[in-house]
Amino acid sequence: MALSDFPRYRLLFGPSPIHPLQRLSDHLGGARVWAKREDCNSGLAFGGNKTRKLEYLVPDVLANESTHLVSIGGVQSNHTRQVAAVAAKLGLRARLVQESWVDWPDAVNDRVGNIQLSRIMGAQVQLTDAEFGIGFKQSWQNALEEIRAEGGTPYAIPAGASDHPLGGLGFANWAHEVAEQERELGVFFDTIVVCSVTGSTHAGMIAGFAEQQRPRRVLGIDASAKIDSTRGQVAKIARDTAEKIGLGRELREEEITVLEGWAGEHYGIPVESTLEAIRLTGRLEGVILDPVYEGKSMAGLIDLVTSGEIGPDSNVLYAHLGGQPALNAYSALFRD
Ligand SMILES: Cc1ncc(COP(=O)(O)O)c(CNC2(C(=O)O)CC2)c1O
Repeated sequence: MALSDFPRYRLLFGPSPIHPLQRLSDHLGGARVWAKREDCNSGLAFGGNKTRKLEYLVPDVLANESTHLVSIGGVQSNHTRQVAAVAAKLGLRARLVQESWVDWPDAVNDRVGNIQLSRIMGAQVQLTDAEFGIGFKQSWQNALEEIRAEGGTPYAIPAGASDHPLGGLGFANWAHEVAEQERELGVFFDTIVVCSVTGSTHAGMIAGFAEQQRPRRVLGIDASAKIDSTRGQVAKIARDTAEKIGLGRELREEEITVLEGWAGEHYGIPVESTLEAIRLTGRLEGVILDPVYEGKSMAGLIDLVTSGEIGPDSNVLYAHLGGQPALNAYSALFRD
């Protein structure tokens, strides 16, 4: 099968915009930096990377005559908020397991940000004490079983919609969308920079770009602070997705690159480089990044461009995947 053989339920406005970050590029004094804006990709509750992934899960949801979308994340999960929005759009129930993944006073504040939005959209939000982890969680399994026991038909969406057979397709399509936009813009992005946690955003890009003639680097910046787990997940999903879309060859090791150094000690806890990247991008471009994900991937981009690892002649495309609603739970960090 090819990617085009998989049904896609449209949740986006269209291709997400690509634009140059001129002032940031000038400030860094090296590569030309551009952004592709998944934070502006949909009218559903601020959109984001998961909305793009869910386009390929929804046909399966409908085919199963599901009554509930059931997913899991931290208290300030962007993913579960997007699941709530898609459930509302489809007229389905949303059951969201929100675990205490972040030991941060405000980040378990369940009255602001993503979890507030999920409640506004009618999701059933279940606060659960449990540590961060991108693997299987019993709390999520319990929620599925409870809904079945009540006579419902739950549709199981794992954390980040990543460890799901269709989880990589959304960003395989993103890679094809980039190629189309490059032709319109008359530019080639030799390097892509993307935040990686549960892995299927980065993995889908790897598989999608691998189908294209011109090679490019797709650099994942780890924000999980569990790099081995994220690297393993990216590699697994990239290979599964490549096979699913009929790549016809094995992915090479060098095509799967997840870099560490900007996640800090703990998922969800910003470090100084995160805050510096958020302020710099905000003050030079008016582009808002979050402290859990995009602030960390932009910190990585800044260092890679400044060090010359991404060369001065490069055109680098920064994948902005959303996440801004969580800022409300980190307000103490931005008093000045
Ligand atoms: C804004 C933003 N940027 C990057 C990522 C990382 O994407 P992947 O999980 O596909 O690697 C998330 C994920 N967020 C998760 C969530 O629960 O919100 C899945 C972890 C994200 O929300």
